[in-house]
Amino acid sequence: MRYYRGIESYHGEKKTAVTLGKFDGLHRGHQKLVDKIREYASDDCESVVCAFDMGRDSLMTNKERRQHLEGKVDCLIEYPFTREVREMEAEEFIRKVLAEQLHAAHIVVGTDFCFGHGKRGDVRMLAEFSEQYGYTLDVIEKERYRGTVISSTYIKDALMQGDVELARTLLGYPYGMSGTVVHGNQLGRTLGFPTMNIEPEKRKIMPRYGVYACRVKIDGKWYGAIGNAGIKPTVTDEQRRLLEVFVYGYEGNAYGKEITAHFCAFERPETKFGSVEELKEHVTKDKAYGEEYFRRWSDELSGETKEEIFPDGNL
Ligand SMILES: Cc1cc2nc3c(=O)[nH]c(=O)nc-3n(C[C@H](O)[C@H](O)[C@H](O)COP(=O)(O)O)c2cc1C
Ligand SMILES: Nc1ncnc2c1ncn2[C@@H]1O[C@H](COP(=O)(O)OP(=O)(O)OP(=O)(O)O)[C@@H](O)[C@H]1O
Repeated sequence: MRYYRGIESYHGEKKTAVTLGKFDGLHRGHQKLVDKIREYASDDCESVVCAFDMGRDSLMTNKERRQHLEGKVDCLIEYPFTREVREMEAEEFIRKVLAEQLHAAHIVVGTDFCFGHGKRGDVRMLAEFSEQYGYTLDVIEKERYRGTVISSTYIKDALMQGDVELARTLLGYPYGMSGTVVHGNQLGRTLGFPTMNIEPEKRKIMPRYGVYACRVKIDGKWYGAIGNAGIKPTVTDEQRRLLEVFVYGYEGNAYGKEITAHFCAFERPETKFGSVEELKEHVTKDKAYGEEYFRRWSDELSGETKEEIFPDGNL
């Protein structure tokens, strides 16, 4: 996959099948659009995802979006949503960006896609200009879950409630974060629960602050873990957001390693305890909750699903 930052840097010769939007999370609705442009891809037509970067807090870092699309589409263009883009007239966007810059032969969007100054551009306008500029238009019906339209906003709301299971269903993959293991205050070890700490990117959304059963990938291997997402108010006044995980069955030193954590289930909200002793008591219960969670999960799964979720047969 080729990657471009800014539409001006895209210099393709071929025709394209393009889909446009914010694509935050690349949820199950977005995936329908991506599947459609892939159907159009051929030797003389490349599939292009054009993702507006709104500069806001998001479900997905730009790096994660690249990783998700790698091997699936020919090009990803990250399009910073500057004042110039916001104020461009919709007709000009169709001519300059879609026709002249991208040589769009196929345009794929959802029913509510809108663009251009004052959001005047919509699917009706795209349809009106299709003959003039020689592209086909696919308007994809909104994917729903139990009657509700799937959207990035819906997923953010689920995460704010700690409902990582719903987020997983809407996304079609588990919500998680990656990062390099950094040092905390080195207190965990003395408290009897050494943790790996990762700091999310500034704009990356953390789920509701609290304790979660997690799966963690270290050196290519998956482990079960119990983790706290938040600011650990019991021991510090800093507002530094961290995900701290206690990983079952991991003995090595992970400092400096790049790890990935997936949130599996919410146990309880993060709490400011009156003492470190009280915190310790709760973490002991949390550890037991996590162990039980993975034991149950592992027992319930079988065959291929188990292989997929626990590739190394490891909790
Ligand atoms: C399972 C688990 C649950 C936690 N729950 C809380 C909590 O509710 N409140 C809190 O202030 N810190 C919580 N923490 C964070 C601990 O305060 C932190 O891990 C400990 O102080 C060690 O921090 P350090 O790595 O900076 O030394 C939790 C940590 C874990 C692993
Ligand atoms: N549930 C869905 N099913 C099919 N297409 C969708 C769905 N949600 C969004 N789309 C389409 O995907 C493209 C990108 O959508 P975009 O990310 O801008 O919206 P969104 O997911 O609804 O997010 P937000 O909640 O921030 O508005 C647009 O063309 C949009 O119409």
